[in-house]
Amino acid sequence: MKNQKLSQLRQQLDDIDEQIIALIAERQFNVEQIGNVKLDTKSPTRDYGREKQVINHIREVAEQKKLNPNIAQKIFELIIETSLSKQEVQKVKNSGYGHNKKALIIGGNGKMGQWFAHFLQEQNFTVEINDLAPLPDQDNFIADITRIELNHDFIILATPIQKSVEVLNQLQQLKPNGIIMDISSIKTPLRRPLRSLHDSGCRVVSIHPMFGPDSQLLSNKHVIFIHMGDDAALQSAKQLFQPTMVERVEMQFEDHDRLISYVLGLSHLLNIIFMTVLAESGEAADLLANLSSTTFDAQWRIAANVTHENPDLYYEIQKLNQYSPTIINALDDTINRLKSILHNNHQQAFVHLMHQAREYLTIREQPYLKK
Ligand SMILES: C=C(O[C@@H]1C=C(C(=O)O)C=C[C@H]1O)C(=O)O
Repeated sequence: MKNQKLSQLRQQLDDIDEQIIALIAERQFNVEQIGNVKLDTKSPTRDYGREKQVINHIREVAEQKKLNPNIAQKIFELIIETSLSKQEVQKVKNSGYGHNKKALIIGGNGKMGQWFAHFLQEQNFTVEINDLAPLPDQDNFIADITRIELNHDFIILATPIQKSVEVLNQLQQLKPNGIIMDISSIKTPLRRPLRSLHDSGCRVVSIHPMFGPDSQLLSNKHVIFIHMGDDAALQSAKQLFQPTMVERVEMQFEDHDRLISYVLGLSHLLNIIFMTVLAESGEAADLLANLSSTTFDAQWRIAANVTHENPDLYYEIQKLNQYSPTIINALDDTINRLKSILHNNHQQAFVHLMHQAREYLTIREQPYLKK
């Protein structure tokens, strides 16, 4: 009897879920039409003011219906993210920047290489891929770049950092006309080859996309652009990202690795340390996971993502950055300071560290606090 009641109620729930999905799809259809209006009127994709209205409205409706407004907000933040992805792709496809243009991606079968291939194809570029081996049925694969005419508008290096040095030197001999662009996470090892490529008359720009290959939506993400002596090349590289919502940041070559040693180096290290301490703790992972707290869960999620990244790339990011030792020393000093604070019962000093950190971190704006 009870089971029958349960399955009847669940059937009703399935019906409701179908209606929710149908309504979200209908909402998406509307979002696409709004996307078209934005393209026609050349309006920006993201409208924070409108998002705030949508969220406030949905919170009011949730309260009227006796639903938790925070949960309603979370659901709608995801729905809005889906709208933004849709409109961003619409705009990228509509740009047609790649019409009658060719791009070669060296290391194009790696994860970031594939991301670029897809991104450029959406803009209508004809894309060719060079890598160690082709993917199954890959008809745009170039096995040897010395055997083809290098008549591409863009040549993108999505190779490991050490390999990029080799390829840049090789390109200096081949002297292509198009814009050569590396996407390396560490720039110092590329300083000489990039400079001498520029000095030999090639068009060069260095960029660093600050997102992983799984990124769907570029809102709130950054791409760093580094001037290598060719302003037009830099502008063309920036133009590639013009239809997206990515923040385009210009940076001096000299500043890149120092800043990145914090943004990538420190955050990677902390997660590797967290997971290594756990993995070597002798405690069962499932036991800890079952005891989890909010902070532990959040930290675990980030660390788990880090451990799934390419370990050789992550090694290069530490090893090839000349500022890594500074970061490791700062970590070491901080751990020693904490040790001494605890050993000497300096509660005030501990509280001070936490307050100082809180003050530093509040500077970063939250998306819904933007105007
Ligand atoms: C749909 C729009 O585009 C975006 C998506 C929104 C949404 O899904 O509600 C709201 C504002 C925009 O950032 C819009 O501008 O109305």
